[in-house]
Amino acid sequence: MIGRLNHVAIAVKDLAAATAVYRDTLGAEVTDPLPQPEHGVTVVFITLPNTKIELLEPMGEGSPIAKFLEKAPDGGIHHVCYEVDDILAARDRLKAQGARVLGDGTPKIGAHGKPVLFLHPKDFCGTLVELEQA
Ligand SMILES: CC[C@H](C(=O)O)C(=O)SCCNC(=O)CCNC(=O)[C@H](O)C(C)(C)COP(=O)(O)OP(=O)(O)OC[C@H]1O[C@@H](n2cnc3c(N)ncnc32)[C@H](O)[C@@H]1OP(=O)(O)O
Ligand SMILES: [Co+2]
Repeated sequence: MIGRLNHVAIAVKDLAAATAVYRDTLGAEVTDPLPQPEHGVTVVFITLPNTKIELLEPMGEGSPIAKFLEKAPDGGIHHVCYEVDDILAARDRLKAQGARVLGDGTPKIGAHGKPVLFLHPKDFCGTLVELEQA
């Protein structure tokens, strides 16, 4: 079912500072900040030869990453995103296996303009999993 690793996401309190670390200290190619109000985050993507890093900063009230950052003020790996060929078929198969799909199960459009879903970390080795339609 899961295919390519699309990105690894790191939640941070200060997006500009984290972007500078990747751009200046690690010499990586970074995007401009991309506000994602429907997801409650602002993101920056770091393009690597074989995948991406997604830096996430909370945006607005009730950001889904706020609590994560309360527990990890320095930031940390927040989720991994795998590509799937058919996100609705993947969702239905996962639900049939008893996995928890977050939200009402309707994919939202993610930062790449593709449908995305999230799976509960408690069902996936303590790791928040994002699925993105390839
Ligand atoms: C623009 C889209 C972009 C893209 O790539 O396209 C994105 O990636 S948007 C990313 C931000 N959006 C989301 O993360 C949406 C899905 N996330 C959620 O719905 C919540 O974050 C949730 C339900 C995973 C966690 O909710 P909350 O932070 O309120 O904490 P809880 O106390 O409810 O957590 C329950 C339980 O899970 C543990 N937990 C929480 N977050 C993570 C995590 N990132 N990785 C691993 N484990 C996590 C938390 O510690 C709790 O465990 P417990 O043992 O009960 O303490
Ligand atoms: Co993501």
